[in-house]
Amino acid sequence: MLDIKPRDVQVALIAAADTTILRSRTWDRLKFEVEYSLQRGTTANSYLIKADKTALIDPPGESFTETFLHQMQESLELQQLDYVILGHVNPNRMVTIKALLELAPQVTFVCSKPGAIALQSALREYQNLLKIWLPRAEDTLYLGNSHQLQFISVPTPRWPDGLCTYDPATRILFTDKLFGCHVCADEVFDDNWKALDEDRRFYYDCLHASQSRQVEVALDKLAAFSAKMYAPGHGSIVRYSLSRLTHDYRTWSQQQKEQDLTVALIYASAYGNTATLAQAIAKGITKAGVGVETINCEFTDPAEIEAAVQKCDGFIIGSPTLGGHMPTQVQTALGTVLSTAAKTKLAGVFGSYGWSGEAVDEIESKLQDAGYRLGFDTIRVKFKPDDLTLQQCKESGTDFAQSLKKSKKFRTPSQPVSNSQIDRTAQAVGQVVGSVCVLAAKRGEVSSAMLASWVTQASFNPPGLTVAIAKDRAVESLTHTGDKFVLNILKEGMNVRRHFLKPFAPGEDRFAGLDTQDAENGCPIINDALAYLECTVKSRMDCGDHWLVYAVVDNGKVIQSTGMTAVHHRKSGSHY
Ligand SMILES: Cc1cc2nc3c(=O)[nH]c(=O)nc-3n(C[C@H](O)[C@H](O)[C@H](O)COP(=O)(O)O)c2cc1C
Repeated sequence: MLDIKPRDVQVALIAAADTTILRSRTWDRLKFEVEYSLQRGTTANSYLIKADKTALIDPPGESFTETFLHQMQESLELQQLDYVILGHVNPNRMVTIKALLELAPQVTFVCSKPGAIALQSALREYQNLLKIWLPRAEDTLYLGNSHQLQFISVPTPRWPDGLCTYDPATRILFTDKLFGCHVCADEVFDDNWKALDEDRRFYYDCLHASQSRQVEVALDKLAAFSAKMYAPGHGSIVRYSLSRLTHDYRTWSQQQKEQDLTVALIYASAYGNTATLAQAIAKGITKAGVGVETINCEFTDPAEIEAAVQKCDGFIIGSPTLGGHMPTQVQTALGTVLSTAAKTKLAGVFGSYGWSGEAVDEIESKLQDAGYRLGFDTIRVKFKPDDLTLQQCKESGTDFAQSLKKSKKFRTPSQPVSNSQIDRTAQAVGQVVGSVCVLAAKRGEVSSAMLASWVTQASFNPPGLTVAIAKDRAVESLTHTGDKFVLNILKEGMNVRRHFLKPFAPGEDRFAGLDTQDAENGCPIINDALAYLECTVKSRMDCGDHWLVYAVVDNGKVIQSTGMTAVHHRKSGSHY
């Protein structure tokens, strides 16, 4: 059993004597959402500004209600709390908000207009108490002592009610879902920001790559403020790497815009479950080098949906089932799709349901009746997904992207040299050989494997090796820094290679039918292999269409004393 520290709320002053962070910390995985899958824990950051008036920014979700309110009461008489500012309103936060209202009925909530609608509908029983203030662009909120708060609306498909807050007194920009990462640690600030690179990129890829157009608009708006710190909703405060991270967000968003193929991912989600599936599917698509335009049809007008559907190369529709049907907005969007999208466009369907799931069936049959081809088997998930379902969603997204690339005969941009020169160069690169291995990885319940021959020893001390892993491989998501894997080195003439050459369905067990045993690190050893190495990932380097993973060998064994290592000889360096 791993010794995991208990959840707590860490409190620290972050500016002058009146701005405090309350970090609701969890050291283990908080939720089954794709952005938490690296399992480094997280912090739900709330902020308290105490001047003549007092404001709390972003109370945490229900996993922390009790500990958080207890901690708040240590810092403040709750009857003195004047404002609760909400960067976004979600169902998960409502338990804490209701408990706060019981203790501090005098508070005024500050949020965006879509946030207010969500708040009013979730707090019907507090209708008589509820005070909400909706700041317009030019409005400020004066708390005293130079804290003249400004508000910036930053709507995105996932958080249509997004609101950032700027405090000129401290030059802190409270950025909620922007510039965060899911890592739990004692450090409040990003002193060691280099070590956060991988997690920040992962967080962006999971949450923002599929809404990069709106993120760019948000970045433009935020650039008008001369912030010296970003105070995000998760992870450490961005103090030392502010310009670097802003630049990274610009670059990553630009990269999304430059993709040759795009998928319109159209969905609605009343309670967040379908949105969670959408996020995992989007991650699977973007990691395969295809862009995603996410459309939350509850907040998008039909003309915009029509334009996106016309422009896209494929579309995917997601819906919950409510009262035996899809929500009206999905119905309208489906009508737009059916009347707009060329029949040659690849389609996909997914959704969360409770017991009957009519919405997903209806969307699927309407698309099929209209003659659309589906890029993956329709995904139906009862209530919340688990980790295996999320993996299946990611792999379905990747399959969808790969089908699109194939059907569009997608080519990498031509190089400024003649075809014969390319052929000669590719032939030469093809003379590089590597051992044929099966890389088998497991994290929690999720395992995967792939055939790997771009493998080489990289260091004596510590004993280390590198493996190049294509970005669209399923196993890629299990080979982040800190992950464990087993490298099974195959023997010449054995059939294991053939087993791994066949295509696998999303989420399919890669080891079914093979003779395996668990290594000490929990990953599968293939008993027919010549030898195996148990490894821990130390770092990974972005190399165009591959990740180059450097791992340290923790231990290993030769299983068969006779036989030769299988070697992969190729005619060309332009494919495996
Ligand atoms: C008011 C209401 C009505 C529902 N009606 C149905 C239904 O008719 N059939 C069904 O399979 N699930 C039904 N459900 C369950 C939802 O489909 C399920 O909670 C799903 O996870 C919601 O997805 P979402 O979080 O994306 O909104 C209903 C849920 C609620 C709250």
